[in-house]
Amino acid sequence: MIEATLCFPLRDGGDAAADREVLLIEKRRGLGEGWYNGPGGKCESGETPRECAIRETEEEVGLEVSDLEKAGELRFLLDGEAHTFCHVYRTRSFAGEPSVSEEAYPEWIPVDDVPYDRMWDDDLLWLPGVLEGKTVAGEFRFEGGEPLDEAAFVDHDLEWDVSF
Ligand SMILES: Nc1nc2c([nH]c(=O)n2[C@H]2C[C@H](O)[C@@H](COP(=O)(O)OP(=O)(O)OP(=O)(O)O)O2)c(=O)[nH]1
Repeated sequence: MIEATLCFPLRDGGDAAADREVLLIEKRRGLGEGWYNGPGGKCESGETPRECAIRETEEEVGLEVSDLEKAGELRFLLDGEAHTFCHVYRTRSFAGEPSVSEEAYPEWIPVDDVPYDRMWDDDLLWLPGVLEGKTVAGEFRFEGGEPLDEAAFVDHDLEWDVSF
């Protein structure tokens, strides 16, 4: 099973709470290519998920994130078998300016305008809550064989307010 991470940096975009923004990437290659997501990727051996999220965010968008808050654990099953376990973080602490890399076009996007129609099908179920500050554990079942991003999302279970 693949162990992976996602990181969602947040900032105030204006005066109102409604103006909050999240740093998303448009993924330029690999799994989920062409879709929006948070920075993140697969954990390397010997690396904690938190270290992975920090490294991937630096590699993909050049942002040095810190004080990561664990927001979710997502289990993706493909054809009944465990495929990916993804640790989700959010943070308001970062240094630097996002920059384009070979893997990602970064973009600050108002939390109310997240383009769920250009993301993984399951994201609409858990990402709004994560961006509101909730914690979540989810299982998402896909069918149709590899690669995961071409399989069909069939059903899910979600639990909110989980302690990590
Ligand atoms: N938002 C969201 N992210 C997902 C879902 N499923 C899933 O694997 N991911 C994430 C976990 C990882 O952060 C990312 C896939 O890992 P990756 O970016 O390293 O994959 P890749 O094939 O590009 O690998 P690499 O070439 O960079 O090594 O996609 C999903 O349903 N929603």
